[in-house]
This record gives sequence, C-alpha cells and structure tokens, in this order.
Amino acid sequence: MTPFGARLAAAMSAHGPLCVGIDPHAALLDAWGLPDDAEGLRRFALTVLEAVGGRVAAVKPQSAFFERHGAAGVAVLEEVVAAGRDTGTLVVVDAKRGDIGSTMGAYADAYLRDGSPLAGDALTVSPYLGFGSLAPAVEAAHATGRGLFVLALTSNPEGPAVQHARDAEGVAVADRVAREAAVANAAELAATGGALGSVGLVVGATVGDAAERLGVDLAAVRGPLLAPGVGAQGAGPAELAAVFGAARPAVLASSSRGVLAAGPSVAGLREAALRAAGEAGAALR
Ligand SMILES: O=C(O)c1cc(=O)[nH]c(=O)n1[C@@H]1O[C@H](COP(=O)(O)O)[C@@H](O)[C@H]1O
Repeated sequence: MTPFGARLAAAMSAHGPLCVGIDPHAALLDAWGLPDDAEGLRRFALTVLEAVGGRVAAVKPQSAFFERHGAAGVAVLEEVVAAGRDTGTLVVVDAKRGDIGSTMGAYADAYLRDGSPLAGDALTVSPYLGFGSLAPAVEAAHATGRGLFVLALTSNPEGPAVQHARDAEGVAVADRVAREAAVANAAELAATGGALGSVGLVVGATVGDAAERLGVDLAAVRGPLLAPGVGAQGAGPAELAAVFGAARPAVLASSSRGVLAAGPSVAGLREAALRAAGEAGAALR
C-alpha cells in the first residue's frame, strides 16, 4: 500500500487539513436523541460518516467511547473502521496505546496489521515507556503503509509537567520524541523519495509557543502533525496559525465536539465540518 504519509498528504490537498473526531460522549448521544448503548454508538458514528465520509481528509474514532460499552462497543468500533475505509476517508484510530516492546507487538498486530478488524489507516500511540518501545508499531506501520501519531505536546493542561521536562543533556522530553520521529521518517523517506513520512506527532493546537520555547523543530520531523484542541478546547484558526510556524503544511487539525455539536442533522454536520476544514486550510496556508 502507498505509505500513510503520502496518502494523508493527498487527502489533505483534496479536502483540506481537517480530521473529524468521532467521540460519542454520553451527553452527545442524549442530545442526538440516541440511547447510551452500542446501538446508539452505531447510529451516531454512522451518521457522522454519512455526513463527512469522502468529504474530509480523515476521521478519528476515539476508542474509549466504544470500549465503555464492552465487547458490543468494540464491535461497533470495528464496523466504523470498515465503514470509514469504504468512504475513502482515512481512519485514525485514537487508542493512545503504549507498552513494553513485546506487548507493543501485540498492539501493533491489533491496530496495524492487514486484516485486523481494528486496523484503520493510523493509530495514536504514547511514547512514555520510551520511544524505542514503540519500535514494533513503527515497523508494522512501515510494513503495511499505515501511520502513527506519537504524543509529543498534548492539548491538555497536565501535559507540560511531563512533556516540557528536560533530561540530563537539557533536551525537553517533547523534543526527544520529535527527534526520534524524525529519524523514523528520514529512513522511510530515503527509501520512498516521498515528502511526508508516516510517523507523525500529536501537537495540540492549544499549546501556544511551547514548541518554539522548547526548541522543538516541528518541520524537521517531516511527518504529519495531528492538532487536536480545535473547537471545544478553545483553539481556532488564530491558534493554528500561531503554533506551527514553518511546519504548517504538515498539520492535520482535529475537532470532535466542535463539529459533533451540529448533529444529528447530516446536513448540519457536513456544513460544520466543511466550514472547519475551510478555516483550518486558510489558517495553515
Ligand atoms: O490524540 C488525540 O487525538 C488527542 C491528543 C491531545 O493532546 N488532546 C486531545 O484532545 N486528543 C483527543 O482529541 C479529541 C478532542 O475532542 P474535542 O475536544 O471534543 O475536539 C479527544 O478524542 C481527545 O482524546
């Protein structure tokens, strides 16, 4: 398969740099007149796909909201991954997995292996057991044309206590993560000749000047930058434009509640998503 980075670059240039989060919060299910059960999740997620499938670069189902409903909810997640793929929109499974290498191999099998029912086009992963522990996921992503988004500078206020900390050499944790991702992408791009690698970072649109202050060279990563925090967490076009500097062309802005609040109307959801994609595109140009 064509590498994820190249597929995402094509999708962003066709549809604009927006990922719509599929986060079926109990409160949203209620607001949409749906039950807080597996069938409610199913109708919620398939409505989002009907509205935005084939019209935005990516969707990002958040695994936690499906896991809340046990095996029946996970079965719905599998259905959503397959349905997303059928629309041609890239599917980022947001499960933020991370573990010791041998266990990470099992996560890689679950989320990044051809034929696995939970394998979308990319997976969010956590590097806090050490970036090297993610090696099985990096290898699987490269082998199958899938992608990773590695948490680097997250959108939540608790993130800086860990991510801004500096090691004995004075290098910030987030910078170490970015440098490791850059190494993985350099190897891929040397082999493929592509422009955007498949190992991306998560950098919240809410992080202000953190990358600049910490000396994180986001453009040097040469991978996609997933930017959650747009909409409900308060970031908008101005924040997107300010946070990413020279790395703006690599940014995939992500919004969940900011778009989902426009449901359950398919037309309303579509309009909200297309507006958000247009705003993100203008801000990141
Ligand atoms: O990896 C993520 O997507 C993520 C990383 C991060 O730093 N912050 C963050 O909010 N997210 C996810 O992005 C979504 C944000 O949802 P909204 O605040 O409703 O747009 C949730 O699914 C979060 O789990």
